[in-house]
Amino acid sequence: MSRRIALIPAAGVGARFGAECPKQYVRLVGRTVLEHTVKRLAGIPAIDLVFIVVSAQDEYIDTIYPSAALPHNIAILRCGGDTRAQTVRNGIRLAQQHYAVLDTDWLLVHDAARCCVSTESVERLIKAVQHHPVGGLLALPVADTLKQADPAQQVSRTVNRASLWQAQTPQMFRAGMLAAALDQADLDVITDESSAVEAMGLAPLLVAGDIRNLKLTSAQDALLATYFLQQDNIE
Ligand SMILES: Nc1ccn([C@@H]2O[C@H](COP(=O)(O)OP(=O)(O)OP(=O)(O)O)[C@@H](O)[C@H]2O)c(=O)n1
Ligand SMILES: C[C@](O)(CO)[C@H](O)COP(=O)(O)O
Repeated sequence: MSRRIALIPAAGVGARFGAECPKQYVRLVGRTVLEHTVKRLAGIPAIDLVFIVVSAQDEYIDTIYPSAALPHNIAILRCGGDTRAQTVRNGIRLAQQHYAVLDTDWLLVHDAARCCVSTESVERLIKAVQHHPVGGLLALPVADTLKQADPAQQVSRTVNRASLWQAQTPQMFRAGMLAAALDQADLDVITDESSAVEAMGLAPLLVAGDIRNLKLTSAQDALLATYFLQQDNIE
């Protein structure tokens, strides 16, 4: 029976966010961003195991997850890379070597920085993708009119948005397929797992996500994330 395993890349430095620590360790509504993300994924019954991938130099992770107190379904992999894609590739390799992850197991790769992801959206993704031959990802249809800029930051054209979606995470693929796709990809260039799979000529499924699953990129995103986290506490 294939397992469903969340893999959380959490080895970024958060340069655009500009906090004193990497953004996954910023505290919002009583916990760090990473703890919110992990709590949400580890609490979903359909997810068997959660890997957190941090950099080998990470000085924060032990303070929030002391190894002696780690729940049985959470493991920390200290093998982050210089890019998100390298972190994911390194994490999958280590998980295959030390945690008996099989090629047929499903991996749900989810940004540490998307700390408001909902159980419903992850369950929707799993339901839609578990019988799909390729895999898929949460995404949002583009809602605004899109402009392409020229070098002077003037509009060169309006882009037809009819078939455009914004990629979110989790992105769900079989471990073997994703490892093979990442082995062939330029890990300095690709920004998500789907891109690597698409480059093999395959077509991942787009599954509608929701706006609460925003990624903390710049500091102003924390305002909205705080609101969503507080709402979830009330419900
Ligand atoms: N070398 C990297 C870079 C990013 N990430 C993770 O990938 C997710 C999404 O990346 P992004 O928002 O770009 O995070 P940062 O790289 O930290 O941000 P920035 O580009 O502003 O430095 C985050 O959870 C981040 O920790 C990672 O694990 N390893
Ligand atoms: C994977 C991702 O969350 C999809 O939107 C996103 O690409 C990651 O952020 P980055 O800034 O591109 O690394």
